[in-house]
Amino acid sequence: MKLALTIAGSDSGGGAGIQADLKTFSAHGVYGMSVITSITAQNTIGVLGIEDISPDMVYLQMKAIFEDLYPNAVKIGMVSNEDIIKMVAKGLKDYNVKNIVLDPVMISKSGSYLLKPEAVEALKKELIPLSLVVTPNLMEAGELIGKEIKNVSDMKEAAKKILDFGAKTVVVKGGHLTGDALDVFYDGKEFYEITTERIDTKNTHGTGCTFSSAIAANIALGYDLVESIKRAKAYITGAIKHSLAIGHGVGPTNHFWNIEIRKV
Ligand SMILES: Nc1ncnc2c1ncn2[C@@H]1O[C@H](COP(=O)(O)OP(=O)(O)O)[C@@H](O)[C@H]1O
Ligand SMILES: Cc1ncc(COP(=O)(O)OP(=O)(O)O)c(N)n1
Repeated sequence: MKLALTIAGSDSGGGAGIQADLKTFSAHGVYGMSVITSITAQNTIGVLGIEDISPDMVYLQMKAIFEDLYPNAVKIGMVSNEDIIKMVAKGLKDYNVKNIVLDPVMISKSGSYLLKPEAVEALKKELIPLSLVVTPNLMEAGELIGKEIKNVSDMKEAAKKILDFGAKTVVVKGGHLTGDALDVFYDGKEFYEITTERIDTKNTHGTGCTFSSAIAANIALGYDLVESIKRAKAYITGAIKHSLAIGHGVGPTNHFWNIEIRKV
């Protein structure tokens, strides 16, 4: 059994955050573990409240995992504030953790801040240099480089700049562009455009979390990075195609679309 860890916030509605990540790991047949950084009271409509976990408790969760259940890959999502970011970086360095997929979560689709704006610099300085791959969406890439991203050429420029912050590779996600669902992958040498059809649905809650944890799951399974990204893209596309019209707002993706469950 391969093991994967998510370091992220809890989404009580189950569509994003820790819950999406653990479902994604399970859908890949990977044993999932979690370090919870923050608890959000959230549903398909919005975020009602956020309570951060203390940095010491974040570290203790990491210690508990790394001293017993060492992960083959790690996904990082919502890290909320500068003190948590510093503690997460310390834990990853203390235990020499590799294969880190960083989704630099900043604002939910419903418009709530999941990262304090003043913590963006800490994210750049502390976590990006530890990452095998960073997966910003258009807005997050724009915040990281201080420029609005409007098209594929801007996405490529952003990927280059984010690599300069110390990431080994970058995927800039184009889910919020029009036209095909095109993501740009940059490994420091070549650009790859990874494209699928755009699926016409409003139910896209948790797409970024699900995509990044699918990359981590595939890395844990032993696929190389490019193959892991391609497989994650196919997985998120299926999860959006079969997304769930539940709740009264933006419904979640279907994490188990590729698993046949029969009623007997
Ligand atoms: N309507 C859609 N149809 C197909 N793929 C999509 C759609 N929306 C997003 N994606 C894909 O889902 C993944 C997550 O992207 P995105 O939604 O931009 O992330 P985030 O949730 O962080 O904003 C990317 O691979 C993106 O291309
Ligand atoms: C607890 C928590 N973490 C992350 C997110 C953002 O997830 P994302 O996949 O980007 O999905 P949307 O919020 O954009 O639908 C979240 N909402 N909650």
